[in-house]
Amino acid sequence: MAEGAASQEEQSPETPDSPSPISSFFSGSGSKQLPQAIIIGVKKGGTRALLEFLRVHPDVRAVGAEPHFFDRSYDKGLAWYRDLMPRTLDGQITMEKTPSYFVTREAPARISAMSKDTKLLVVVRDPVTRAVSDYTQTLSKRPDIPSFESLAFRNRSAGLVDRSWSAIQIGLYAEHLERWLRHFPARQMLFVSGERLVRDPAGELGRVQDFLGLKRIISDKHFYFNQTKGFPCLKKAEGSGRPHCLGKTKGRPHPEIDAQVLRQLRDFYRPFNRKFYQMTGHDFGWDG
Ligand SMILES: Nc1ncnc2c1ncn2[C@@H]1O[C@H](COP(=O)(O)OS(=O)(=O)O)[C@@H](OP(=O)(O)O)[C@H]1O
Repeated sequence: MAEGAASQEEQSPETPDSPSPISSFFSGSGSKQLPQAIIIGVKKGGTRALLEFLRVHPDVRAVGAEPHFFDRSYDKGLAWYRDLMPRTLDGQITMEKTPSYFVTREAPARISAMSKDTKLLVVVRDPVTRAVSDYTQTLSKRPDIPSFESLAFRNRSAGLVDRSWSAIQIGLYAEHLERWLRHFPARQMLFVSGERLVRDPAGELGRVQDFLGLKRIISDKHFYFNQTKGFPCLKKAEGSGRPHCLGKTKGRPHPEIDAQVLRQLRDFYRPFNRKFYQMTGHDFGWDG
């Protein structure tokens, strides 16, 4: 983890955060830049996968840990933030990912104050599955928490969903997006489908490379489907050059949730999802 940066993400030891000797050699030259592109969310959307896949590109340099600058460390100042970044050469893009930015009220104004040209990437995933994934992460750290079913409702028999529970709140994508659009034009935001990132990583990475103005280098050739993991993995990770899957905390089994509860949550999210599809001009297919 970068010194001074606080990550909430459960990092896998396999995550290639330390540069290889060859990339250390190159990182001696160049200079540290503030990021031109940031993966701002969403938590449990597939943000680590997107960053690790993008790092394969020779023109992308990214900080491995989550800096949490625009939500938790803003008072440390931009010089502190820049110092966390890897060195880059001319033409390379500096990136970071901190999924909590998407739901942080102050983040849009703060990022815009750094540079109004910052490109923003958001990996979105079915908000119901995302909520279960979020709950699964909390459960892994605190096995004594109440059931998903009891936390999701203020009054279950009345079908009253608890919007104040963060696992529910984060999935109200249209509401969060409204705040970002007060500070950034829609053309500066790209919404990556978390589902497609699993099904067709090269296809989704094609869109991302175009959006970032990068040559299309990352393609089908870079991925293989690991049957044991049940997810796409990299044939050669940035840094090590060895096959690389994300760690054990990525793609873990979810507890079984009552089917009626899942239906109620689908009903709850439907109007928010519709609005989000309208705002982004893209139907993500969560209500199919
Ligand atoms: N290739 C690959 N390998 C493993 N996992 C993958 C991959 N692509 C996407 N995902 C999905 O990423 C989910 C975790 O999302 P994040 O990395 O955004 O989580 S975090 O907010 O940073 O904790 C994680 O959620 P869970 O399945 O609930 O563990 C995965 O579904």
